[in-house]
Amino acid sequence: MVSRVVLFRAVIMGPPGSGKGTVSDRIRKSFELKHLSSGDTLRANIIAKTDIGLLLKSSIDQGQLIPDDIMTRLILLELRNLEQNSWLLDGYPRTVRQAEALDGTYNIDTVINLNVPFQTIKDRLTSRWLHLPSGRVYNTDFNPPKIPGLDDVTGEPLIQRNDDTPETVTRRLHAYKTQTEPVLEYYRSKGVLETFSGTETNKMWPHVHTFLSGKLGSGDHKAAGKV
Ligand SMILES: Nc1nc2c(ncn2[C@@H]2O[C@H](COP(=O)(O)OP(=O)(O)O)[C@@H](O)[C@H]2O)c(=O)[nH]1
Ligand SMILES: Nc1ncnc2c1ncn2[C@@H]1O[C@H](COP(=O)(O)OP(=O)(O)O)[C@@H](O)[C@H]1O
Repeated sequence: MVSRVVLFRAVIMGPPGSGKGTVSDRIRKSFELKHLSSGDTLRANIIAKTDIGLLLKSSIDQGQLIPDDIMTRLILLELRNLEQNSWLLDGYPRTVRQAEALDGTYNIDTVINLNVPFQTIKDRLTSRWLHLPSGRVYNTDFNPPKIPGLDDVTGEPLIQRNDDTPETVTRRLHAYKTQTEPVLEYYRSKGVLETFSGTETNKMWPHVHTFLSGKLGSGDHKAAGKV
């Protein structure tokens, strides 16, 4: 029998600080798929001082969304490097126009929505620490680094994001409500939205895991299933 590899295309959504990066990392480790984070991609451009990074830094620091056309070009370019892989997209799309642009090129199988109350999020983000080169994320309460201020893997310094101040978080949550929540409705109407509600990642994660195991098969999970 001839078998054909089916690539799995998933999106993870949720307000800033809902645990998208944390859950994505667990998904990446449990299932065979690539993780692409729009925020990590933008921050890599800022560190590398690319034209786009220099242009966008102040908008990001102020908690404003990047214009759709710039963001779409950037992400579709990154996704071209992942054509042969199953992937999980984190942080994109954030507007209905972005979702439509993504649909123009890829068929999205599943959208995982982390539904976490805004008050829970605000407390988390002020204690978020980041290893900028890898995107590894820590929290002084939830998952502190082994040595305070240093990345567990490389020993390099951790930073706090300029946009994780209480004032900017409020602006980002407002942008989420007005511009990103309509994307949930967009995917709900397509029948691909799966919502997980809670205030603790460790309690939400088993449900996400079970759901994805059902989609991708259990055992040593392979995102690229065979039909
Ligand atoms: N207190 C607490 N912090 C969490 C939990 N889950 C994730 N975090 C932390 O909350 C912050 C935001 O999580 P992150 O995955 O970066 O969210 P994202 O902005 O949606 O990608 C990080 O500092 C995480 O370590 C949780 O269940 N409880
Ligand atoms: N799809 C996108 N469209 C517009 N702006 C984006 C997008 N993804 C990221 N950004 C910009 O990068 C910032 C940080 O994004 P991200 O790291 O995904 O934040 P968080 O993980 O806290 O939700 C956003 O506040 C926004 O300025």
